Amino acid sequence: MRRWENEPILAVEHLTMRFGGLIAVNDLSFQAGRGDITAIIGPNGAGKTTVFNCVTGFYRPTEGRIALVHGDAATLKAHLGPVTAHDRGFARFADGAVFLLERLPDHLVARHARVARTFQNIRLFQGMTVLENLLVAQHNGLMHASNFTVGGLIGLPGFRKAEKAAVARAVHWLEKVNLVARADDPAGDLPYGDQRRLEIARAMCSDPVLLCLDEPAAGLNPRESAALNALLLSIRQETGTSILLIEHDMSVVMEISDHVVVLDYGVKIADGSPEEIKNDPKVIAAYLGVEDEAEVEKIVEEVGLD
Ligand SMILES: Nc1ncnc2c1ncn2[C@@H]1O[C@H](COP(=O)(O)OP(=O)(O)OP(=O)(O)O)[C@@H](O)[C@H]1O
Repeated sequence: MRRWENEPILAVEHLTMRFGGLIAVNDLSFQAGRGDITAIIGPNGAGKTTVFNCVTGFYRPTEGRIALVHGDAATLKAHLGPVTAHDRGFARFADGAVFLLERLPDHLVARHARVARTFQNIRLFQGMTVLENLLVAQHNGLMHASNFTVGGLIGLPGFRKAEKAAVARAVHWLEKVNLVARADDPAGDLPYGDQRRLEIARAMCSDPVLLCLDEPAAGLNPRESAALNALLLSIRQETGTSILLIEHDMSVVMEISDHVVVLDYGVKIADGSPEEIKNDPKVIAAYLGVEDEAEVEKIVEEVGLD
């Protein structure tokens, strides 16, 4: 089933991002399905990170719309009309909500639209313990529980309850990423692969509806890559969180993605299931930097793709 067509959670429409004279993303449209693992792939400089930065509110796109739906909203399209009438960038309905991410700053994309992300370069608090990193990620909920006062310090019951829940959530995710034994160690002391998994655990502590992962397998060895695949599949299965990832490691992309979007020079050149993408001559040509179709056919034969 092509959930990205039938049950989209994210719709990117005519997204364009210019940096001065450079067009990093050019009129890009694609959808991500609810509960799907969607991979954005493409050669270096294709515009993948720029798309991520637009989806997560770090960049305001030059043009285009990025709509995210929550809850039981039947379809994005049914609700997009009313949303565009509001300048604030989101509208809540009885059966869900729609957020126009291109209008929201990054902290609101994270807090209200519940889009979490990790970065190409790990951004943990290296001096804090592993557990503290997961508690800091839940800071907003705890501040609410303290009524934004010293309520937390003097131990208001509501705060104590929220604090307990935050620790329980942190421990749950530490178990999932197999790092309970390292809970009290500084995050910076962990091996690289463990830091990558801790970043994912931290993102999951904010209970996202969309988890955006920027090259989660970068720098991992094959065993760690396989563990990452298992972790992402179990996140999807247990929480239903939709995942959008940028990845160069094809063993990750082809094994776990439901849907692959391919960019080249800021333009979408393919969009489909991993099987469709793997055998698409345009994709192979883009990766190999080959323009001539006959040559592509020859390479496909040599590599033995079906
Ligand atoms: N903040 C910026 N200012 C100017 N140019 C930028 C900026 N961010 C990205 N670019 C340019 O936009 C183009 C797309 O870059 P982007 O990082 O999105 O590609 P990418 O597909 O993520 O590449 P990689 O796989 O190497 O990470 C590149 O030419 C890059 O130099």
